[in-house]
Amino acid sequence: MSDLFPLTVRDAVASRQGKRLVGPVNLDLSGQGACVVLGPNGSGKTTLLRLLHGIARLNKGQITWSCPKAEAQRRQAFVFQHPVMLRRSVLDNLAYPLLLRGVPRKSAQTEAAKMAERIGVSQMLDRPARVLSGGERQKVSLGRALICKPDLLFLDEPSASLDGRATREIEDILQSAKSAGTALILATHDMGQARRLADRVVFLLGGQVHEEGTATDFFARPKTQEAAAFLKGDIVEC
Ligand SMILES: Nc1ncnc2c1ncn2[C@@H]1O[C@H](COP(=O)(O)OP(=O)(O)OP(=O)(O)O)[C@@H](O)[C@H]1O
Repeated sequence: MSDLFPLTVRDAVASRQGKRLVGPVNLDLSGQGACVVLGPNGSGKTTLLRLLHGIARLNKGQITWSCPKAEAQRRQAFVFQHPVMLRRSVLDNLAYPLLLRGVPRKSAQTEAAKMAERIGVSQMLDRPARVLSGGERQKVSLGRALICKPDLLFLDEPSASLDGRATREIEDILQSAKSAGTALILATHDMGQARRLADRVVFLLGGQVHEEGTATDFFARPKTQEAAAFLKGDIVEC
C-alpha cells in the first residue's frame, strides 16, 4: 500500500455565494501525530477540514495526497461535532462501516464488540444508539470511525459541550489511536485539549493560515501578535 502522506495543499480556495470562506491556503502535512487546527469562530476551521476530507467543494487550487484520491478517501474517516446515530443498536452502529465494506455480519459484529470494549461502551451494546447521552454518542461515533483502522482521522470539535470526564475519555481514545499510528487532524476551541493532543498547530485567521508550526513552538513562542493574543484568551477578530 502506498503512503497517504505527505498531504500537499496549494492555493486552495473555497467560496460560496461570492464570498471567500477559506484561502488561499498552502500547507504540507506529514501525517505524524496530531495536527490541531485553531482559530476564532468563523476563521474557517470546519471548512478547511471538510475541504481536506473531500466533502466540501474546492473552487481553486489543489489538494493532493501521495496516493490516488479515491484510495486516500477510503483511508480516512471524519468525526463530526454532532454525530448522527443510525436507528440501530450500539453494536450495529459500530459494525455498520465494516458491513459497507463487505465484511460478513458475524465478523463485523465480533469486531464491533471488540471496539466497544476499547471505547468503554460494552455494557450498552443492545441499547438503541439514539437514546445515548452526548458523551456516549461521541464515543460510538469515534468507534465507528476507527473500526476500519483509518490512517487519518478528522475531528471537528469532538468534545464540544461534553463535561470533563467525557472529554478525558474521548482524549484517551484519541491518544491510543494516535499511538497505534492513526494521524489526527482536529479542530477545537478547547485550548487545554489542544495542548494535550497537538504535535503541530495550524492557526487560522480570516480563512487563511496565519501561523503554523510545532505545538511546542506555537504554545511557547507564538510568532504573530494575533496568535499570542489568541493564546492569552484575548478577543481576536477574523
Ligand atoms: N455553505 C456556506 N455558505 C456560506 N457561508 C458559509 C458556508 N459554510 C461556512 N460559511 C461561512 O464561512 C466562514 C467559516 O466557517 P467555518 O464553519 O469553517 O468556521 P469555523 O472556524 O469552523 O467556525 P466555528 O469556530 O464557529 O465553528 C463563516 O463565516 C461561515 O459563516
